[in-house]
Amino acid sequence: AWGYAANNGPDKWADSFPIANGPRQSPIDIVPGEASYDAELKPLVLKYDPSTCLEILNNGHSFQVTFVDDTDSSTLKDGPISGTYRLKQFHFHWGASDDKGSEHTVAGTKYPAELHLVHWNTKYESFGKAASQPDGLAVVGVFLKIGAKNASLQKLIDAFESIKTQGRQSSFANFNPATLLPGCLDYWTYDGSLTTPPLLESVTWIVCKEPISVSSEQMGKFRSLLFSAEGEAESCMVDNYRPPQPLKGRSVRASFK
Ligand SMILES: NS(=O)(=O)c1ccc(B(O)O)cc1
Ligand SMILES: [Zn+2]
Repeated sequence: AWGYAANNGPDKWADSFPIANGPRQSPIDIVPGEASYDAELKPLVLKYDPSTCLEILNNGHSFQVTFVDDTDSSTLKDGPISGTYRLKQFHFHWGASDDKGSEHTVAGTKYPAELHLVHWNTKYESFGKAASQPDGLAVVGVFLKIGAKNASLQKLIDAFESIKTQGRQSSFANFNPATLLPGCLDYWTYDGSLTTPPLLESVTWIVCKEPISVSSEQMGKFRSLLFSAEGEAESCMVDNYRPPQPLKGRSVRASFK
């Protein structure tokens, strides 16, 4: 199965998922000077209902917080998209050290981690159906930068001992993902893909310019999670990021000057 090790990592994914070499793969290196300001881009409208928060789980690739998505209670609207997209889950990617970990990079700069808030277009009947459509998904990416301890992230970290190994999940209620958003919602946007297999080219990427803070100690707790299952040789969950992919002629638009 795919992973992030030398034998099953990003350089090997094309063997089973040939779309890995497709025309709209993610992540990318965002070069601010080459992004074009688009005055028609609207501000993001994110409306999250903490009561739709369901559970936190270790899926063997990252940790993920999943939401009840059978109504429009947690949604993304406007920004570069049309219609209503429902929040399905959020998760993170991070490095073995503070000098790497994000998937998107900014003029070559890597951040220590990146948050992905995954939404699906309600013009389709489910996440699964939407994930195979070119306008099916919208993922909001937020960079994490080393600085002050983040109280909102700490709530996630406090649940880690119950999801240390692959396959473990625990109930997780009343978490408001809006507390993970930066104060300024300026963003870059481009057409891309899932950054893990199946690498489907169905994502409108919305990457926030402003990072949120995380302390180095908190990053250390991220690195205490395991890729491995209970009873297996322990393998620290680190470096679960795909490197930037070729732009292949795509344009990156900016919502800000
Ligand atoms: N890393 S990502 O946000 O592009 C992403 C989101 C969802 C899935 B998935 O549901 O398989 C895979 C990758
Ligand atoms: Zn992701």
